[in-house]
Amino acid sequence: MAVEPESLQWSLPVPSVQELAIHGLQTVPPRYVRDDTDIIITAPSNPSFRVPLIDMTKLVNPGSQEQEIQRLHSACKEWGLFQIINHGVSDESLSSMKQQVQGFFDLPLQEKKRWAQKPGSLEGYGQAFVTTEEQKLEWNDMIFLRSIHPLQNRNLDFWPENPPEFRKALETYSEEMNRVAVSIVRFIAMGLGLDAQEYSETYRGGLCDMRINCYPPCPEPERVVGLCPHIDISGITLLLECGDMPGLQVLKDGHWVVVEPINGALVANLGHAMQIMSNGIYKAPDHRAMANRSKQRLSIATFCYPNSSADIGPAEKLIKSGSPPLFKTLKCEEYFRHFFNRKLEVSFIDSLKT
Ligand SMILES: O=C(O)CCC(=O)C(=O)O
Ligand SMILES: [Fe+2]
Repeated sequence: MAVEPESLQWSLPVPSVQELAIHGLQTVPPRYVRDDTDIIITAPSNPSFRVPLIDMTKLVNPGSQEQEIQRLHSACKEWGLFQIINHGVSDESLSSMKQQVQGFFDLPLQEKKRWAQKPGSLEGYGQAFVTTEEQKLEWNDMIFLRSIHPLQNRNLDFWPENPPEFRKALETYSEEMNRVAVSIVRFIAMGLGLDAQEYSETYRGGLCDMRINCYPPCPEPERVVGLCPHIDISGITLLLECGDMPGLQVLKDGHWVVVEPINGALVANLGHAMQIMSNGIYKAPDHRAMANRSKQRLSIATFCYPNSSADIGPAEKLIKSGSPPLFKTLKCEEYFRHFFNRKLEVSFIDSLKT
């Protein structure tokens, strides 16, 4: 019998989905078939199911700032997810990152495996959170990298060196993502009536992890999931779509809503750390990714956290103003330990409630 992981920090090795897809399957292997996938999707024609769009230029511009902060505040309260345009990240940096990621997944399997996960580590090329041989699998291959920011804490063993420009593109991109996170947190803090400087500064030297997702074309997309419904544990996640194929869906008022890719935009979603900081005023959304029949989809998710010396807990000002703290306050390190050592079936956020 295979040894099973002791924590969610590492995953059992499973076949590459890209390899399965290359071999021209007509049906998906049983281990990927889901009987329980709720595939009801809401058409975005109803305005209350239109994913909010936030314009960073309007947030910065004094003439439009107040109104755009209100829009951001509502987006965080009602969706926990929005698309952000005019975020200031150069087109060059975005397209270089996309190209390098495409280049990596185009490599032969043996070459990609040079950066494969190792027992005891979630980092690297492979799949996440596979803890038993019976567990159903997702239609997804990925690279997970911890601490792409700050750069001094990274583990280069898992950073692909092929394509040759991959590392350089990732370094630049990670700095840019940290900068965007700092700005968004600043405006989120303003929307919550908190000290904008204080909260955005906690993200400045903040930790960022990254998950690069590859969803190969699937012969029976309605029978699998690309990535199961989940809630991120980040403060804020910034997602870059590498093409125009939709796949991401967010749960809003009981409906799965498709997040249509917008060229040049980033998708921002809140994670548990922000839900906790807002003392439950904001809710981190459930989201998932679905596979499709015709085209491989790649996405790059950057999970941004406050710096490692910051506490993760409800903002004091939000507690003083009358509501009791709904969540415990933990040191960043404890927060991660708690997450990775929990049982997969235990709700992480419930375990942090007071
Ligand atoms: O690929 C996507 O659109 C979703 C990715 C995601 O939610 C994640 O990596 O946490
Ligand atoms: Fe996610």
